[in-house]
Amino acid sequence: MSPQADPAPENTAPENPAPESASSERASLESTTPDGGPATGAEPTVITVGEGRGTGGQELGYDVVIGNGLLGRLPQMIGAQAERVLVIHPRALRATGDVVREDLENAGYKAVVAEIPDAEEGKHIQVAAFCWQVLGQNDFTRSDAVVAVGGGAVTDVAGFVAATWLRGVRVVHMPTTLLAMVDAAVGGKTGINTSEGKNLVGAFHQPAAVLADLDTLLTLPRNELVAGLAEVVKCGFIADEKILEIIESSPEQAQNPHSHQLRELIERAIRVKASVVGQDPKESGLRESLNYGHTLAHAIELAERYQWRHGAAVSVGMVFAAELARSLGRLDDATADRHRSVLTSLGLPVTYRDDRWNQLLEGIRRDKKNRGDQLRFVLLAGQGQPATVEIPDASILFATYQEIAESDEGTTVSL
Ligand SMILES: NC(=O)c1ccc[n+]([C@@H]2O[C@H](COP(=O)([O-])OP(=O)(O)OC[C@H]3O[C@@H](n4cnc5c(N)ncnc54)[C@H](O)[C@@H]3O)[C@@H](O)[C@H]2O)c1
Ligand SMILES: O=C(O)C(=O)C[C@@H](O)[C@H](O)[C@H](O)COP(=O)(O)O
Ligand SMILES: [Zn+2]
Repeated sequence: MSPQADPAPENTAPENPAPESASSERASLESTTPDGGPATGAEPTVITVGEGRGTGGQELGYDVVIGNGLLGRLPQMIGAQAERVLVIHPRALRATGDVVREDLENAGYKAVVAEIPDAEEGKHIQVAAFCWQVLGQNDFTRSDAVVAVGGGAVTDVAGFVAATWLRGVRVVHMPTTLLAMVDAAVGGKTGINTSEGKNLVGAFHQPAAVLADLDTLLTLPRNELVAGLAEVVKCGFIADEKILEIIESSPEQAQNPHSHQLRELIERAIRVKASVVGQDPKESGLRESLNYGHTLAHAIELAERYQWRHGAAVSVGMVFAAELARSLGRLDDATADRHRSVLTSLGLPVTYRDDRWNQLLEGIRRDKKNRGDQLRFVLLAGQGQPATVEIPDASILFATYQEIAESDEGTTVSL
């Protein structure tokens, strides 16, 4: 992957997978009901993350707006101080990116587009460098802004670009996957991968606003929607049991982008995330709970060269964490078993191949929660009771791996 050096006339970083058809994607911008008619649509929901004012008097909070047909609201979220806006999107979302650019142009902004490689390919230092080049060549100043249109990979890298350009410019996230809506776009964690691991370089940089247009979920492949549900389930186990109950009462409706159940799940998960990051934006303690399941998950993603969906890896990671907590005598059997049942009901994986332990342990040792040689995991002491726990001896991790290891490779499949 080597992004194109000359950004004009259209800034495209090469080596993307084939784009989606523009027609199917444009359809995602039109509000529809389950039977295809125009959406009457519930009112948008606004969840504010953080509040109060900083020492310079600046507003600290920002809004996450959730609803249908929201793309047109973008200009008002960017603010009048910006003249130029960089829209960063993957090639697969070119049609949506075009609509966003046109809206911004019509609202009087100079809109520049940077098209980046899809998914984890986009979370690369060369992609960030390509975006910095586009910003530089178009004279972006501190009052200008970046807009991310895409899944979590795009919000992560675009957020990182915004955090680092001139040491920080405004970024507005327009998440187009379930996972990005409920998790990646909210809370200001930005980052890119290195050869050694996932998200090893990054910065905390809160967005100015998040626009979660539920219509974009209509074109999302089912496996991507299900992957996003893993982070929703995470919020269920660490904080909001009602999330688990909604899924248990109808795993099918939880996966239906038209259902009121999915909308409720989205709003509940965002409220969990907003509450945690509002209290601990830079992960000095409480925020580590949002990393539940992620220690093993990131190791799996690296071992799989990012061919597993992040949410699928988080699913296995949560089962591993539940088994670890059970073997340490911290977690009751019912809550541990509930992990497998809820995740399986959604078609998420709960096992991993049995021949990768050394590689996984290497990844686990690079986890950001560790302190020196001390391995630390987020574990539950019960439903809704996460805590970060020091692991006394890595041998317990290997023993726990046996609980999720699957010798028949054919049954250990990602989404
Ligand atoms: N910063 C955070 O707090 C945070 C939280 C969770 C996850 N993440 C990161 O997010 C990433 C995963 O995000 P993701 O699951 O959204 O994956 P992704 O960004 O890789 O997107 C998944 C796929 O869906 C496609 N897509 C996106 N929107 C679409 C739409 N509306 N219709 C059709 N296709 C669409 C994309 O092109 C891509 O191929 C990981 O890198 C993970 O580390 C970050
Ligand atoms: O917001 C957080 O904090 C999280 O940990 C949310 C996670 O779902 C997300 O995958 C995050 O990117 C992981 O962060 P990292 O610090 O482990 O890289
Ligand atoms: Zn995650």
